[in-house]
Amino acid sequence: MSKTEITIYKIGGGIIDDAAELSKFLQLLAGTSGLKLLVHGGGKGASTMMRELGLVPQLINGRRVTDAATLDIVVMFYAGKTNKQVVAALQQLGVNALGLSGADGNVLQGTKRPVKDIDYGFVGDLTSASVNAAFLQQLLKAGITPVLCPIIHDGSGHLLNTNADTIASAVAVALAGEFDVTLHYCFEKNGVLRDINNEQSVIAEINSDSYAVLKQQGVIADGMLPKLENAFAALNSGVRKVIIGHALNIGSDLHTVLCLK
Ligand SMILES: Nc1ncnc2c1ncn2[C@@H]1O[C@H](COP(=O)(O)OP(=O)(O)O)[C@@H](O)[C@H]1O
Ligand SMILES: CC(=O)N[C@@H](CCC(=O)OP(=O)(O)O)C(=O)O
Repeated sequence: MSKTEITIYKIGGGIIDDAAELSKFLQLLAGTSGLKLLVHGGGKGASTMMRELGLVPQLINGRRVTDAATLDIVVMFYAGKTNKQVVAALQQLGVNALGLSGADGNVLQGTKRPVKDIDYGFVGDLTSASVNAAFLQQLLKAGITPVLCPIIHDGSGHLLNTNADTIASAVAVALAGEFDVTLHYCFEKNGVLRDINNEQSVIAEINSDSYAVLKQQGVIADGMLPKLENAFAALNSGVRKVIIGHALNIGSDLHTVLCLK
């Protein structure tokens, strides 16, 4: 028997931060058929809020150094304001969404990143084994669309900040046993671009060999590096398809598709 299809969408700060774009994306999402799950970030907005509160955001390799004051802010911003606004907008659109941090329903339990060269503070690492797939399946089967924010817990009463791309990849892998999973990274560009200043230069397909070449050429940089690492990790662990494209192009063919070979 073939597996039921599910699409896991991930939206980042570039879209979350723009009320008009976010509203258009959520309308498109509400119009898609089949099972879906949404993971959101919001890193850009969290940095803005930190600056407003007199704190200096620090990101290393795309990961936020999260001290105690920063953790308070990101919990309020991701698990509070952002998550609840997205859920309210989906409810208005007729989607029965349920907003969750990793602590809710023990959906995502990870471990604090060990201090090596860099001390990231209250940042959590997780794998697909950290995901409570059985609970997510129950929600999905009950017709609920889970909306996950990038805050997880460690099982000992502590909250941890985790990159939203990593959460999307881990959730996609965890659900791949039960479902036929497509992982769709949505952001503010048309896909992985050959020329970052040219939205028409979308690379239609990237495999692990061409990825290595593009990386070496410097075509892929910054936040796109961890995104592609997470994407290939998902493909290597049973996720059927990974798409990277503009949040307002879901359902169209303008995007980058990743494949193993
Ligand atoms: N070749 C590329 N094509 C598209 N974006 C790229 C590329 N190389 C680097 N980037 C950068 O990666 C960013 C996306 O990563 P990130 O900021 O982490 O997104 P998000 O917040 O949506 O997860 C883009 O905004 C862009 O600046
Ligand atoms: C540890 C860590 O880096 N967490 C991220 C979580 C938000 C995120 O990933 O947001 P985008 O998807 O919008 O980038 C952060 O605080 O920036």
